[in-house]
Amino acid sequence: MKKRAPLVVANWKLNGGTDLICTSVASVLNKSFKAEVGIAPPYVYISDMVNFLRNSNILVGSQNVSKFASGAFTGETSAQMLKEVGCTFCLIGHSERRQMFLENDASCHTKIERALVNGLMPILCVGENDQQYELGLTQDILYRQLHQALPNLELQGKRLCIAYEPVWAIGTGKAASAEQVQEVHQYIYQELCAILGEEAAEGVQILYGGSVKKDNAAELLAMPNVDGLLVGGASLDPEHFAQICTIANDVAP
Ligand SMILES: O=C[C@H](O)COP(=O)(O)O
Repeated sequence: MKKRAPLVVANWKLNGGTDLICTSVASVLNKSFKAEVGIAPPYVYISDMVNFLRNSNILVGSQNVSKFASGAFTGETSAQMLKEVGCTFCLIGHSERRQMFLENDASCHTKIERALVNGLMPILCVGENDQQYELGLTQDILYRQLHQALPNLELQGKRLCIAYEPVWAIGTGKAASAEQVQEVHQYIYQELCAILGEEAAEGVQILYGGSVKKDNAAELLAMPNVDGLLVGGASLDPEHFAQICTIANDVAP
């Protein structure tokens, strides 16, 4: 049994459409989960999703947020806009954005500040790539990502999550083992204490992402420092996602 309800977040990435909104919602909507469930569809579907979910506890979020507040930034979407259309959280610094869209730790820091100021819960994604993993650099990479993205934040009364997503586990079917994840999450917690102080660090939920399926969700969630899951591919199958949410629900206090 966990001390607090786990958070399970679906990241649809560049997938899904109007049909998936209806079906994904149908599979989780009528269940009263004690676990928290969130869905991050592509931007264009956020309003529809919020509308579908208006009588439920399911959270809707975005997969990214602009580091700018407003102005001549074609293609960008601000934290204030996301809040206005009903988002409650946003992913920041997902490895796909770091790799393909050149996001860095400094931009993550700015985005986290924007999210917090506008009442969104940031979910900062961190994790090492295959080569870094092979070289035993996991802690060095996480140290840099956390220490550059998280200092000097105003967290009083706000929520912050970290998602540990080893790049080598994303979309590969090769999830990190529960023991590996626990060890890394313990390290992340230690660094959060150093950066934010112990009291604030206690309030930060640490999620795991990377080839999460219904078959490994229970063992991951059984780890003391695993506070939730960030689910990519498996969240596109509504029944599969609902089963993961049910597993999370079973360990909720
Ligand atoms: O945000 C989700 C992660 O990138 C995990 O994706 P995956 O579950 O398809 O491995």
